[in-house]
Amino acid sequence: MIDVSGLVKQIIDGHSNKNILDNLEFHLEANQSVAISGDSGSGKSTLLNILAALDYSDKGQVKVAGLALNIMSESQADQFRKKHLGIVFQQFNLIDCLSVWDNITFPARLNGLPIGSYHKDLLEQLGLSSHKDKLPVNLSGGEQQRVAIARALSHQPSLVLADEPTGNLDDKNSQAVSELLFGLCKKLGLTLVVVTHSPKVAAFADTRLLLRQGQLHPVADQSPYPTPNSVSS
Ligand SMILES: Nc1ncnc2c1ncn2[C@@H]1O[C@H](COP(=O)(O)OP(=O)(O)OP(=O)(O)O)[C@@H](O)[C@H]1O
Repeated sequence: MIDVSGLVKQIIDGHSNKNILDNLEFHLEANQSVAISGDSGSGKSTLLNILAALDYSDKGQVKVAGLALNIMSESQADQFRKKHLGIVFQQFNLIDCLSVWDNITFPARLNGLPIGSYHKDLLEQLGLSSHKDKLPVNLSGGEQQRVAIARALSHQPSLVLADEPTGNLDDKNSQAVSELLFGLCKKLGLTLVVVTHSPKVAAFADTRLLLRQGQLHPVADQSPYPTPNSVSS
């Protein structure tokens, strides 16, 4: 599903260029989930933006669902995002003037897909049925993030990307939202990449990786999840 090899992304650091992603390799099979952690500024959001075709690599190959993102035009990138991607943001990013139902069904409508039992099931599984006609402003943070998850799954995308999806939630809501996000993606056969600082959230993933010095490093499943700064170089 994801095949990234030799990925280099440079940023301007003072008067010189710096490789924030440096010959990064990342391979993920379909229906698998991965949690990526790392120090602040290590490049996690940059990597997610490249996987979302919102940013471009300077070198290397980035393939998602068999499509080479690094050679796409702007309009091909738009089409790729519309059809293949579901994105969950830390700040929820719901459309304020649309009801919960209209927010959730929006990506499916954009793709010309039928609206029906799949979306009603999503509402129910996310515990949102009684909030269907409400505006986002009338929901709690945890409820808004559950709407954002339903919206990300609305068009059955190939890949779901989540950037700190529980960053604005308390512990209880963070656990509930993580369980739903990872559980639903597994059930629906979707591939999931989550950037998180939280070891508790990362524990839901099939694989845990640490981004350090521009590359991804595996975190052994049996070991306690390390804080980013506890990994020696
Ligand atoms: N367009 C850009 N131009 C120059 N520097 C950038 C650009 N985008 C990001 N950076 C820098 O690249 C580095 C990585 O940023 P990024 O947001 O990917 O880190 P992060 O790991 O997601 O951090 P955090 O955990 O704090 O969100 C940072 O030093 C940031 O300032």
